[in-house]
Amino acid sequence: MTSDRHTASAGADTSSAPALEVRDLSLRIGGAQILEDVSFAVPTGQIVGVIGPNGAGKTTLFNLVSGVLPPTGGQVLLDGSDVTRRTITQRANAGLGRTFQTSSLFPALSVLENVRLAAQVREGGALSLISFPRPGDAATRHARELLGSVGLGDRLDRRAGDLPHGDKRKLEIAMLLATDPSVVLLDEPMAGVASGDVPGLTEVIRSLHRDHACTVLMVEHHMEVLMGLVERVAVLHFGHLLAIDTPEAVMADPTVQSAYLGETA
Ligand SMILES: Nc1ncnc2c1ncn2[C@@H]1O[C@H](COP(=O)(O)OP(=O)(O)OP(=O)(O)O)[C@@H](O)[C@H]1O
Repeated sequence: MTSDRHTASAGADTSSAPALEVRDLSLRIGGAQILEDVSFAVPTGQIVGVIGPNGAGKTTLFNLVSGVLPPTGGQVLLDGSDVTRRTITQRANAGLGRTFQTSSLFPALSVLENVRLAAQVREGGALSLISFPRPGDAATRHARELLGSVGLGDRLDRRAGDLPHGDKRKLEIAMLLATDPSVVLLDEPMAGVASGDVPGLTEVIRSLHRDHACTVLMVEHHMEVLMGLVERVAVLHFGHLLAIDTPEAVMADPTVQSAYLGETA
């Protein structure tokens, strides 16, 4: 844990605070209310899903939580500490990690180099390739361990751009883990992944929570995967939080069924 993380929680009563909380989070762009008064908490150690029809505001929610966009109202709290005015980097240093809908890896570099770079940046090093490879150093050893834990231990020298989608997603998760996050936002991790690779990737996501003590908030359209992974599901609809409950309760909620599940049937 870095000094930044200690700083993030300094002055706040963090004893029982959820790992992540949004309060009345809102974004208005011009005349359009993209997100309005969205409030929910993700307790430490839980996996919470976010669903909603296209355009419901899921990516916008992630952009506000991670600091890509400033909200026009409301707050984002990490471990009870208000980070609403913090930059993306400050939030990352406070333990927030994120994957994107589109791939964010370096396609021309090897699998190992990608994770090694992420670990190097986390340690405050320069984003330099000149030092590759350094098989014995701590960052390389850590990168190898992480790649083993996501099932890519036998593909260290493969060019990242040549990996199938499922392995690219595992690589992105290993890169995320190299930054030592406590809260991770996963934006549609199953997008484009072949059906045969879904169970393996699901297990890697489960391990984020089980083996790496991460609290997870994930947007996912693959309902079967989501319902098998998460403890609670938040439903967004036209920028509003329609419901947040257990997967079973959400599936059974008539309002949710007509607003979302009915549309996909
Ligand atoms: N910069 C912007 N300016 C204007 N409208 C925007 C902007 N960004 C997003 N929107 C609108 O806000 C709404 C929410 O978009 P968002 O991408 O958050 O939805 P989403 O739930 O992630 O959708 P999808 O499932 O298709 O990814 C959409 O109607 C979108 O067109």
